[in-house]
Amino acid sequence: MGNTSCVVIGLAGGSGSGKTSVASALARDFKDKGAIVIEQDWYYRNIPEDSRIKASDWNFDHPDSVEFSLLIDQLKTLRKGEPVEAPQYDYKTHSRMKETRRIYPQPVIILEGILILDNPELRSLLDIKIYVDTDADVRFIRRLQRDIHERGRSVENVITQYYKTVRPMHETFVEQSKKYADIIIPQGAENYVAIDVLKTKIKWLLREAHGR
Ligand SMILES: Nc1ncnc2c1ncn2[C@@H]1O[C@H](COP(=O)(O)OP(=O)(O)O)[C@@H](O)[C@H]1O
Ligand SMILES: O=c1ccn([C@@H]2O[C@H](COP(=O)(O)O)[C@@H](O)[C@H]2O)c(=O)[nH]1
Repeated sequence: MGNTSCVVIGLAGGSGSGKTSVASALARDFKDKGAIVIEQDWYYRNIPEDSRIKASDWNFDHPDSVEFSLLIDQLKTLRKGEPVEAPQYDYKTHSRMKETRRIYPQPVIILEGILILDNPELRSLLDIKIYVDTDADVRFIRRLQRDIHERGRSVENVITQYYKTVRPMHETFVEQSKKYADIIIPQGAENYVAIDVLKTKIKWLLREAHGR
Protein backbone atom coordinates (compact mmCIF):
# COMPACT_ATOMS: atom_id res chain seq x y z
CA MET A 1 0.00 0.00 0.00
CA GLY A 2 1.13 3.60 -0.55
CA ASN A 3 1.86 6.03 2.28
CA THR A 4 -1.80 6.55 3.23
CA SER A 5 -4.38 4.49 5.07
CA CYS A 6 -6.79 3.88 2.19
CA VAL A 7 -6.72 1.06 -0.35
CA VAL A 8 -7.02 2.26 -3.94
CA ILE A 9 -8.24 -0.27 -6.49
CA GLY A 10 -8.01 0.47 -10.22
CA LEU A 11 -10.47 -1.37 -12.48
CA ALA A 12 -9.86 -1.21 -16.23
CA GLY A 13 -11.23 -3.18 -19.19
CA GLY A 14 -13.07 -2.53 -22.42
CA SER A 15 -16.35 -0.69 -22.67
CA GLY A 16 -19.11 -3.10 -21.60
CA SER A 17 -16.68 -5.54 -19.97
CA GLY A 18 -18.40 -5.28 -16.59
CA LYS A 19 -16.17 -2.77 -14.73
CA THR A 20 -19.10 -0.87 -13.22
CA SER A 21 -20.73 -4.12 -12.09
CA VAL A 22 -17.50 -5.35 -10.41
CA ALA A 23 -16.96 -1.93 -8.82
CA SER A 24 -20.53 -1.92 -7.42
CA ALA A 25 -20.13 -5.47 -6.07
CA LEU A 26 -16.93 -4.48 -4.25
CA ALA A 27 -18.40 -1.21 -2.94
CA ARG A 28 -21.38 -3.17 -1.58
CA ASP A 29 -19.11 -5.62 0.19
CA PHE A 30 -17.06 -2.88 1.84
CA LYS A 31 -19.97 -0.58 2.66
CA ASP A 32 -19.53 -1.08 6.41
CA LYS A 33 -15.84 -0.12 6.26
CA GLY A 34 -16.51 2.81 3.89
CA ALA A 35 -16.07 2.53 0.13
CA ILE A 36 -16.46 4.91 -2.79
CA VAL A 37 -16.47 4.36 -6.57
CA ILE A 38 -14.91 7.05 -8.75
CA GLU A 39 -15.62 6.84 -12.48
CA GLN A 40 -13.08 7.89 -15.08
CA ASP A 41 -16.03 9.06 -17.19
CA TRP A 42 -16.78 11.91 -14.75
CA TYR A 43 -13.54 13.50 -15.97
CA TYR A 44 -14.40 13.73 -19.70
CA ARG A 45 -13.39 17.09 -21.14
CA ASN A 46 -16.07 19.14 -22.87
CA ILE A 47 -16.02 18.99 -26.66
CA PRO A 48 -14.49 22.27 -27.96
CA GLU A 49 -17.13 24.88 -28.77
CA ASP A 50 -16.84 24.82 -32.53
CA SER A 51 -19.95 24.36 -34.61
CA ARG A 52 -17.99 22.20 -37.08
CA ILE A 53 -17.27 19.59 -34.40
CA LYS A 54 -20.08 17.08 -33.97
CA ALA A 55 -20.36 14.83 -30.90
CA SER A 56 -20.91 11.87 -33.24
CA ASP A 57 -17.42 12.50 -34.72
CA TRP A 58 -15.64 12.95 -31.38
CA ASN A 59 -13.20 10.33 -30.11
CA PHE A 60 -14.29 9.56 -26.52
CA ASP A 61 -11.93 6.60 -26.30
CA HIS A 62 -8.59 8.40 -26.71
CA PRO A 63 -6.70 9.30 -23.47
CA ASP A 64 -6.72 13.00 -24.47
CA SER A 65 -10.52 13.09 -24.14
CA VAL A 66 -10.21 12.65 -20.36
CA GLU A 67 -8.79 15.23 -17.91
CA PHE A 68 -6.47 12.75 -16.21
CA SER A 69 -4.49 15.55 -14.51
CA LEU A 70 -7.62 16.50 -12.51
CA LEU A 71 -8.42 12.87 -11.71
CA ILE A 72 -4.85 12.32 -10.45
CA ASP A 73 -4.89 15.53 -8.37
CA GLN A 74 -8.21 14.57 -6.78
CA LEU A 75 -7.05 11.04 -6.03
CA LYS A 76 -3.92 12.42 -4.34
CA THR A 77 -6.12 14.77 -2.27
CA LEU A 78 -8.36 11.88 -1.19
CA ARG A 79 -5.30 9.85 -0.28
CA LYS A 80 -4.24 12.73 1.98
CA GLY A 81 -7.60 12.38 3.75
CA GLU A 82 -9.27 15.49 2.28
CA PRO A 83 -12.58 15.74 0.31
CA VAL A 84 -12.80 16.76 -3.36
CA GLU A 85 -15.41 18.31 -5.66
CA ALA A 86 -15.57 15.69 -8.41
CA PRO A 87 -16.99 16.67 -11.81
CA GLN A 88 -20.13 14.96 -13.13
CA TYR A 89 -20.81 14.01 -16.74
CA ASP A 90 -23.95 13.83 -18.84
CA TYR A 91 -23.74 11.20 -21.62
CA LYS A 92 -26.86 12.52 -23.31
CA THR A 93 -25.40 16.01 -23.87
CA HIS A 94 -21.75 14.83 -23.96
CA SER A 95 -20.78 17.50 -21.47
CA ARG A 96 -19.78 18.16 -17.89
CA MET A 97 -22.61 19.14 -15.61
CA LYS A 98 -22.58 22.47 -13.76
CA GLU A 99 -22.94 20.66 -10.44
CA THR A 100 -20.04 18.84 -8.84
CA ARG A 101 -20.26 16.00 -6.34
CA ARG A 102 -18.45 16.20 -3.02
CA ILE A 103 -16.49 13.02 -2.41
CA TYR A 104 -15.16 12.26 1.05
CA PRO A 105 -12.09 10.09 1.56
CA GLN A 106 -12.92 6.45 2.37
CA PRO A 107 -10.84 3.44 3.42
CA VAL A 108 -11.65 1.75 0.08
CA ILE A 109 -11.45 3.83 -3.10
CA ILE A 110 -12.42 2.10 -6.36
CA LEU A 111 -11.46 3.81 -9.59
CA GLU A 112 -13.07 2.44 -12.75
CA GLY A 113 -12.67 3.28 -16.42
CA ILE A 114 -11.42 2.00 -19.75
CA LEU A 115 -8.06 3.83 -19.51
CA ILE A 116 -7.26 3.58 -15.79
CA LEU A 117 -4.28 1.27 -16.38
CA ASP A 118 -3.02 3.15 -19.44
CA ASN A 119 -1.86 6.24 -17.53
CA PRO A 120 1.55 5.68 -15.81
CA GLU A 121 1.09 8.30 -13.07
CA LEU A 122 -2.36 6.98 -12.22
CA ARG A 123 -1.02 3.43 -12.14
CA SER A 124 1.58 4.45 -9.57
CA LEU A 125 -1.23 5.53 -7.19
CA LEU A 126 -3.04 2.18 -7.31
CA ASP A 127 -2.62 -0.51 -4.66
CA ILE A 128 -4.39 -3.20 -6.71
CA LYS A 129 -4.66 -3.15 -10.50
CA ILE A 130 -7.50 -5.14 -12.10
CA TYR A 131 -8.41 -5.76 -15.73
CA VAL A 132 -11.90 -7.06 -16.48
CA ASP A 133 -11.55 -9.22 -19.59
CA THR A 134 -14.67 -9.90 -21.64
CA ASP A 135 -14.92 -10.99 -25.29
CA ALA A 136 -15.44 -8.19 -27.82
CA ASP A 137 -18.76 -9.56 -29.15
CA VAL A 138 -20.25 -9.72 -25.64
CA ARG A 139 -18.96 -6.21 -24.84
CA PHE A 140 -20.45 -4.84 -28.04
CA ILE A 141 -23.88 -6.39 -27.45
CA ARG A 142 -23.96 -5.06 -23.87
CA ARG A 143 -22.88 -1.62 -25.03
CA LEU A 144 -25.49 -1.55 -27.78
CA GLN A 145 -28.28 -2.35 -25.29
CA ARG A 146 -26.99 0.01 -22.61
CA ASP A 147 -26.33 2.97 -24.93
CA ILE A 148 -29.81 2.73 -26.44
CA HIS A 149 -31.62 2.34 -23.10
CA GLU A 150 -29.51 4.54 -20.83
CA ARG A 151 -27.48 6.93 -22.97
CA GLY A 152 -30.03 8.01 -25.58
CA ARG A 153 -28.28 6.53 -28.66
CA SER A 154 -29.57 4.89 -31.84
CA VAL A 155 -28.45 1.53 -33.26
CA GLU A 156 -26.75 3.28 -36.22
CA ASN A 157 -24.98 5.70 -33.93
CA VAL A 158 -23.59 2.94 -31.68
CA ILE A 159 -22.38 0.86 -34.64
CA THR A 160 -20.70 3.81 -36.40
CA GLN A 161 -18.93 4.94 -33.20
CA TYR A 162 -17.81 1.39 -32.49
CA TYR A 163 -16.09 0.97 -35.87
CA LYS A 164 -14.69 4.50 -35.99
CA THR A 165 -13.22 5.01 -32.51
CA VAL A 166 -14.24 2.49 -29.82
CA ARG A 167 -12.71 -0.59 -31.48
CA PRO A 168 -9.43 0.99 -32.73
CA MET A 169 -8.81 2.81 -29.42
CA HIS A 170 -9.54 -0.37 -27.51
CA GLU A 171 -6.88 -2.18 -29.54
CA THR A 172 -4.34 0.65 -29.17
CA PHE A 173 -4.79 1.72 -25.54
CA VAL A 174 -7.12 -0.51 -23.52
CA GLU A 175 -6.16 -4.04 -24.51
CA GLN A 176 -2.43 -3.31 -24.21
CA SER A 177 -2.90 -1.96 -20.65
CA LYS A 178 -3.88 -5.48 -19.54
CA LYS A 179 -0.19 -6.25 -19.06
CA TYR A 180 -0.09 -3.87 -16.08
CA ALA A 181 -2.86 -5.71 -14.19
CA ASP A 182 -2.15 -7.66 -11.00
CA ILE A 183 -5.31 -9.67 -11.58
CA ILE A 184 -7.28 -10.32 -14.80
CA ILE A 185 -10.95 -11.14 -14.21
CA PRO A 186 -12.73 -13.03 -16.99
CA GLN A 187 -16.58 -12.70 -17.00
CA GLY A 188 -16.67 -9.64 -14.73
CA ALA A 189 -19.02 -9.59 -11.73
CA GLU A 190 -20.23 -13.15 -12.43
CA ASN A 191 -16.76 -14.42 -11.56
CA TYR A 192 -17.46 -14.96 -7.88
CA VAL A 193 -14.15 -16.74 -7.20
CA ALA A 194 -12.10 -13.82 -8.56
CA ILE A 195 -14.23 -11.31 -6.63
CA ASP A 196 -13.72 -13.33 -3.43
CA VAL A 197 -9.93 -13.43 -3.96
CA LEU A 198 -9.97 -9.69 -4.51
CA LYS A 199 -12.04 -9.09 -1.37
CA THR A 200 -9.58 -11.14 0.70
CA LYS A 201 -6.66 -9.07 -0.56
CA ILE A 202 -8.49 -5.78 0.15
CA LYS A 203 -9.33 -6.96 3.69
CA TRP A 204 -5.70 -7.92 4.22
CA LEU A 205 -4.50 -4.48 3.09
CA LEU A 206 -7.08 -2.76 5.30
CA ARG A 207 -5.97 -4.81 8.31
CA GLU A 208 -2.36 -3.88 7.56
CA ALA A 209 -3.30 -0.18 7.42
CA HIS A 210 -5.76 0.07 10.30
CA GLY A 211 -5.28 -3.10 12.31
CA ARG A 212 -8.93 -4.07 11.65
N1 LIG B 1 -22.27 -10.69 -16.36
C1 LIG B 1 -23.18 -9.95 -17.01
N2 LIG B 1 -24.21 -10.53 -17.64
C2 LIG B 1 -25.12 -9.80 -18.31
N3 LIG B 1 -25.10 -8.46 -18.40
C3 LIG B 1 -24.10 -7.82 -17.78
C4 LIG B 1 -23.08 -8.53 -17.05
N4 LIG B 1 -22.20 -7.62 -16.55
C5 LIG B 1 -22.64 -6.42 -16.96
N5 LIG B 1 -23.77 -6.54 -17.68
C6 LIG B 1 -24.55 -5.44 -18.30
O1 LIG B 1 -23.77 -4.94 -19.38
C7 LIG B 1 -23.79 -3.51 -19.39
C8 LIG B 1 -22.36 -3.00 -19.21
O2 LIG B 1 -21.89 -3.43 -17.95
P1 LIG B 1 -21.02 -2.46 -17.06
O3 LIG B 1 -20.75 -3.13 -15.76
O4 LIG B 1 -21.65 -1.11 -17.02
O5 LIG B 1 -19.68 -2.43 -17.94
P2 LIG B 1 -18.58 -1.31 -18.13
O6 LIG B 1 -18.60 -0.45 -16.91
O7 LIG B 1 -17.30 -2.09 -18.27
O8 LIG B 1 -18.94 -0.58 -19.38
C9 LIG B 1 -24.73 -3.07 -18.26
O9 LIG B 1 -25.98 -2.81 -18.81
C10 LIG B 1 -24.76 -4.28 -17.32
O10 LIG B 1 -25.99 -4.38 -16.66
O1 LIG C 1 -20.14 11.39 -24.26
C1 LIG C 1 -19.68 10.23 -24.25
C2 LIG C 1 -18.75 9.78 -23.31
C3 LIG C 1 -18.30 8.49 -23.35
N1 LIG C 1 -18.75 7.63 -24.29
C4 LIG C 1 -18.29 6.23 -24.32
O2 LIG C 1 -18.29 5.67 -23.02
C5 LIG C 1 -17.37 4.59 -22.98
C6 LIG C 1 -16.79 4.44 -21.60
O3 LIG C 1 -17.78 4.07 -20.68
P1 LIG C 1 -17.99 2.52 -20.26
O4 LIG C 1 -18.96 2.62 -19.11
O5 LIG C 1 -16.66 2.00 -19.83
O6 LIG C 1 -18.55 1.80 -21.43
C7 LIG C 1 -16.28 4.91 -23.99
O7 LIG C 1 -16.03 3.77 -24.78
C8 LIG C 1 -16.87 6.07 -24.83
O8 LIG C 1 -16.92 5.75 -26.19
C9 LIG C 1 -19.65 8.06 -25.24
O9 LIG C 1 -20.06 7.28 -26.12
N2 LIG C 1 -20.10 9.35 -25.20
